[in-house]
Amino acid sequence: MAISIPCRQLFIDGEWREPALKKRLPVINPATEATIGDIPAATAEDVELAVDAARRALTRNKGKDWATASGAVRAKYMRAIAAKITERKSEFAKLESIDCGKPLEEAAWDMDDVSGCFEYFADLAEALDAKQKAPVSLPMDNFKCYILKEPIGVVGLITPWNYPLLMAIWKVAPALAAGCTAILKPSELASVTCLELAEVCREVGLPPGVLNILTGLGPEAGAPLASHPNVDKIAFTGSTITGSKIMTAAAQMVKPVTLELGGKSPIIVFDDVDLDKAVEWTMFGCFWTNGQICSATSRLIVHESIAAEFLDKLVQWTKNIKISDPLEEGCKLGPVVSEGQYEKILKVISTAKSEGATIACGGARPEHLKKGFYIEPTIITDINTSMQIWREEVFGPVLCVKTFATEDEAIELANDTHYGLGGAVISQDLERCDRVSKALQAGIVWINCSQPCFCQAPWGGNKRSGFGRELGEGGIDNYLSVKQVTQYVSNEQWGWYQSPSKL
Ligand SMILES: NC(=O)C1=CN([C@@H]2O[C@H](COP(=O)(O)OP(=O)(O)OC[C@H]3O[C@@H](n4cnc5c(N)ncnc54)[C@H](O)[C@@H]3O)[C@@H](O)[C@H]2O)C=CC1
Ligand code: BAL
Ligand code: NA
Repeated sequence: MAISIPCRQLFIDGEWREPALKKRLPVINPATEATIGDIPAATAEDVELAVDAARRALTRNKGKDWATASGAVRAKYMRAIAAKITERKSEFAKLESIDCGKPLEEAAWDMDDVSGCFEYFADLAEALDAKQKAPVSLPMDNFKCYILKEPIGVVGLITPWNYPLLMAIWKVAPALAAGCTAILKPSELASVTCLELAEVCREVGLPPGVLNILTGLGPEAGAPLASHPNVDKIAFTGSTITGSKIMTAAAQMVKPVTLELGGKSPIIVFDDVDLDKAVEWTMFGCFWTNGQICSATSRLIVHESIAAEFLDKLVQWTKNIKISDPLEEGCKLGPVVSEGQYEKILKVISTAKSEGATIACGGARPEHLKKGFYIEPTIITDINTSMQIWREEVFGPVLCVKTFATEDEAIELANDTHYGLGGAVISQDLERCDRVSKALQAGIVWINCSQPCFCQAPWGGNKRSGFGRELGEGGIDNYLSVKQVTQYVSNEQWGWYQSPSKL
């Protein structure tokens, strides 16, 4: 069934609202290059209204409607949102697919993860009630102390296009669970499902202003949010360069940030592996989501004794990947998200060639697809560690390969990067996997797999991949402020100063 892009406005204070400057941006289907709709483009004027609405929602009825309501009240709304998204899963998946080029089957999987993430944080919202007033044991018994966990306030959530709705929900769900109110600014390259989330919020009767959704360009809508004095925190996922700009803006007001940035993650394949299994995880680690994953294991480090056979198989399997329109049955690789990303990736491949690397397979547009931002899954060999392809994030279906002789050498190569998001190790020797997991400088390590991601486990990176951890039990703490309350419980005078009556 053909699906069309709903015409939406900005979502502010529980209502659709035309952008102050009435600007709109085209929605482009990367599989066809056709403009298939448009989205509203917010500017600083709209950010102002959304921040005001979020502040009012935070303090309405002295906070009792949301921020200081029990977690159980907020959980009810969150579960209702999850149920609606499940109900509309196939429509949402199609919208996401035509907006960002993700194979339909993957988009449907993401929608399950979206609902699952709302449900997980709904549970944590309820659990928060029981954790309030947790006692702190003190070394003096004339004092008592307990901990309150309170919402941080109004939060700005700036998100990317590779998992358009899921990356938004990784922030929206814990923020709402904590009792914050939020302004979500999705990527201008894929905002359609985030605007449909607004419709879901209306349908479930989420109190006005609790979640505001502003689509628009980074510098016009994201930047005023990051620098707004009345926004208490920014959570960001995207490029390292934009993350650094956001941190700079937030620093002016000593505003906390969490940053989930780029990566150039390694996958180490030892000589004791089952070749077919290792080949498949290597492909999934770099070509899933059309190669556009921040944690993609895009540097293959393979033991020299199996390298030739492994590469041969890898190339054969890779050539067998079905590249097609993402809505086509069985598609395993769609187009990259935009013309800009397409040009950028082809340029990286051509630089690798000019620096002396070999293209083992791929490297160009697939011959059978004349339109759309398609790039063949590409494997690059004969590289050295000073080449751009080894050092810089590509964010496309491009894998580069180096060999190693010893475990120490593999670890050194794996950690030879400014980034520190993910890493994978494939070996049948689990003690070795354990050693390598400890040695990898990364926030996420996969053993005998690459990329599977569960909202129950903490997610985030080290080094220039950012800091802070989303998801997991601690994910809600990103949006909570800890207050200690200390009480003097003795009936005795404190007795530090001398009483004047004794003078
Ligand atoms: N870590 C990740 O998950 C992602 C990494 N990237 C990397 O970034 C590269 C470029 O992609 P872009 O879409 O340009 O990423 P980006 O980092 O510029 O965009 C991410 C979000 O930040 C917003 N933004 C941009 N400039 C801003 C500013 N000055 N202030 C506030 N918000 C701003 C964007 O509108 C979007 O919502 C990719 O090639 C890839 O290497 C892109 C998307 C996701
Ligand atoms: N599945 C990981 C989402 C990301 O790229 O951050
Ligand atoms: Na798009």
